[in-house]
Amino acid sequence: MSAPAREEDEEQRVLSHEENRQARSRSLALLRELLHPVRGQFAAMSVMVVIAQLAVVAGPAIIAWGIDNALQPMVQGNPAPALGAAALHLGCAIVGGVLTFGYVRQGTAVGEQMLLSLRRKVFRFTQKQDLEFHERYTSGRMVSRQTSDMEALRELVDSGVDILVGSTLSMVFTVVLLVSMDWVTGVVMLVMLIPGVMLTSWFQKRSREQYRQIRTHSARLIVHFVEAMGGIRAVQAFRKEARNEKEFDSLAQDYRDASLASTMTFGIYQPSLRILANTTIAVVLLVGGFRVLGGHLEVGALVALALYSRRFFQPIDQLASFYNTLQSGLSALEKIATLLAESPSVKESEQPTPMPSSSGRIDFEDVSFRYTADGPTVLKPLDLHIPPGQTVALVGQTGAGKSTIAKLISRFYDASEGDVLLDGVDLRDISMQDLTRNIVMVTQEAYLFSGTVADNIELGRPGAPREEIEQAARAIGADEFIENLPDGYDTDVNKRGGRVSAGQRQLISFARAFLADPRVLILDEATSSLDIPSERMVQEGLTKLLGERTALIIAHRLSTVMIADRVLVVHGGEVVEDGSPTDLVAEGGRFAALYQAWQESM
Ligand SMILES: Nc1ncnc2c1ncn2[C@@H]1O[C@H](COP(=O)(O)OP(=O)(O)OP(=O)(O)O)[C@@H](O)[C@H]1O
Repeated sequence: MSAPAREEDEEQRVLSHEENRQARSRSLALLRELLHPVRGQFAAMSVMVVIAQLAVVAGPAIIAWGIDNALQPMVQGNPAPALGAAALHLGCAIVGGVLTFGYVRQGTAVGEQMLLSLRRKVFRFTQKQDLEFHERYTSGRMVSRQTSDMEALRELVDSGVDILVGSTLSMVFTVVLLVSMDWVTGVVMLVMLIPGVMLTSWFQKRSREQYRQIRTHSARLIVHFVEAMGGIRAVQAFRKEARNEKEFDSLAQDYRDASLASTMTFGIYQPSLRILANTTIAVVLLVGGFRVLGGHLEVGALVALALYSRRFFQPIDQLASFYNTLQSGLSALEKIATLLAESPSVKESEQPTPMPSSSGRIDFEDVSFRYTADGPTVLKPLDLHIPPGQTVALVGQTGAGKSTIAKLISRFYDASEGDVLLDGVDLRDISMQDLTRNIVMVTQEAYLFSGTVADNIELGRPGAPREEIEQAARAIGADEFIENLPDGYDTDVNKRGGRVSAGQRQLISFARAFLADPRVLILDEATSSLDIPSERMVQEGLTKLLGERTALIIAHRLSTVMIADRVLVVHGGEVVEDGSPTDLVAEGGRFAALYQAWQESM
C-alpha cells in the first residue's frame, strides 16, 4: 500500500540541516501568529506562574526559619515568631494554590483558544487548496492533521505551561535556595544529579524512538482505516474484506506492541528515578547530620534541605514523562506548519478583470499541459476555439486527455504553456468567484452532501429561494421523482428512504447546475451504468440543462455525442478530429470507427 508508506516517509524521513531549520522557523512563526491574539492573557499567566512557584518553594525555607528561630522563644513563652512563621507558611500555601489554579485554568483557556484558531485555519486552508494538492495529499494524512496532530497539540498546550514552565521554575528556585542555605549539601545533591541526568537521557533517547514508532503505527492505522472505509464499495465488490481485516489486525497489533514497549521503558525509568531520589535524601540527611554535629548547620535548615532534595526530583519525573507529549506536540506543530506553508499552484489573481457575466466563448491558445514539472506532456500544444452556445463532445480512449481539457477550462489547473481564455480574458485574470459564476463543472460522481434534496440543489446558488430551487428541478425533469420521496424536497439524502439512485443523483446535480445558471457547462458524463429508463430520464434532463449554454461534454455514450454540435476526438493528448458528428462519421476516421462500435453494441 502506497499511502501508509508516504505517511511513514513523512514521519521517519531524516531531514537535512536546512530542512530542519526551515521547519523550525515555520513552526515558530505559526506559534507566534497563534499567540498574538492571546498575548495579554499569556503575559498575565506567566506572572502568575512565577509568583506561584516562588510561594510554593518558600515553604521549606519558612519551616527552617521557624524551627531555628521560633522554637526557642516559644519555649520561653513567646509564641509570636512561631505563629508568624505558621501564618506565613499558610499564606504562601494559599497564594501558591490560588495562583496555580489561576495559571492552569488560564493556560488551558489560552491553549484551547489557540487550537480553535488553528483548527479553523487548517480547515479553511485545506478547503481552499487546488486539485493538485488534494490529489497529492492523501485524505488519511489530512485526517491525521485535523485529529491526532491537533490532539497532540492539545495535550501540549493543556499541560504545557503547568509542567514545562512550572516544573522548570520550581527546580531552578529549589537549587538556588538549596545552595544558598548550605553549599556543601547543595554540591552533594548536584553530584547525585549526575546519575539522574544519565538515567533521564537514556529514557529520553529510548522513548523518543518508541514514541516515533507509536505515531508511525497510529498514522498507518488511520490511513488504512480511511482508505478501507473510503473505498468500501470497491472493497466489497472485490471481496477484499478478509485481506483488509488481516492488514488492519496486523497494524493494530504493531500499534499495541509499540505502546507496550513505551510503557515498559517508563516502567523502568520511573522506579529507578524514585530510588535515586530516596538515596539522595538519605545522603543529604547523612551529610547534613554530620554538618549539624560539627556546628556548621542548624537543624531547621537540615529539615528544609531534606524537603528540598525530595522536591527537587519530583519535577524531573514530571518533565521526563512530559517529554513525549512535548515531542509529539512539537512534531505535530511542525507538520501542521508545513502543511500551511504549501502554496497553491492555481492562485487567485490580485487584480482580477471583473466578469460578472460572459458570452461563454472559450479559446485555447497554444495550450500544453503537464501535471508535474518533470512529468510527461499530457496535452500537446492545442489551439481550440469554442463559440458561445456551442455543445462540444469530447471523445477518445481512456487516458487520452479529455478530463484534462475539462479541468483546464474549470481552472482546476493552469496551463503549463499558453493561455485558456473566457471571452478573450485569461482565466488567470478572472477572480475565482466570477469564474465559478460563469463556468460550472458537473463531475461524474454527482456528489451529494449531507442535508436535504433542496439543500443540495441550493448549492448551485446559495441563498436561492425555494421557488427557484423547485423551478430548477422542474426544468430538468427531476421534480417527479423528488416529490415521490418520503419528504419531497425536504428528504434527507443520507437517511433511510432518502437514498437516491445513481440516475437521480445525476438529476439533482443537473438541477444544481441549472440553478447556478452558468454560461459554460462542463459535464464529465458517466452514465454508462444507467439502465435504459434512467438513461432516458437523464438524457432529457441533460438536453434541458444544456439550453443555450456553451457546453463541453466528455461523452461516453453515442446518444450524447449525437446531440452535440461538434465532436473533438482526443488521442494521445492531441485533438485529431474536429467536426460535426455527421461529418466525422462520413470522413471515416477514428470517430467513424467509434460510431460503428457504439452502433454494434446497441
Ligand atoms: N492528477 C494527475 N497527475 C498526473 N497525471 C495525470 C493526472 N490525471 C491524469 N493524468 C494523466 O494524464 C493523461 C490524461 O488523463 P485524462 O484524465 O485527461 O484522460 P481522459 O481522456 O479523461 O481519460 P478517461 O476517459 O479515462 O477519464 C493520462 O495519461 C493520465 O495518466
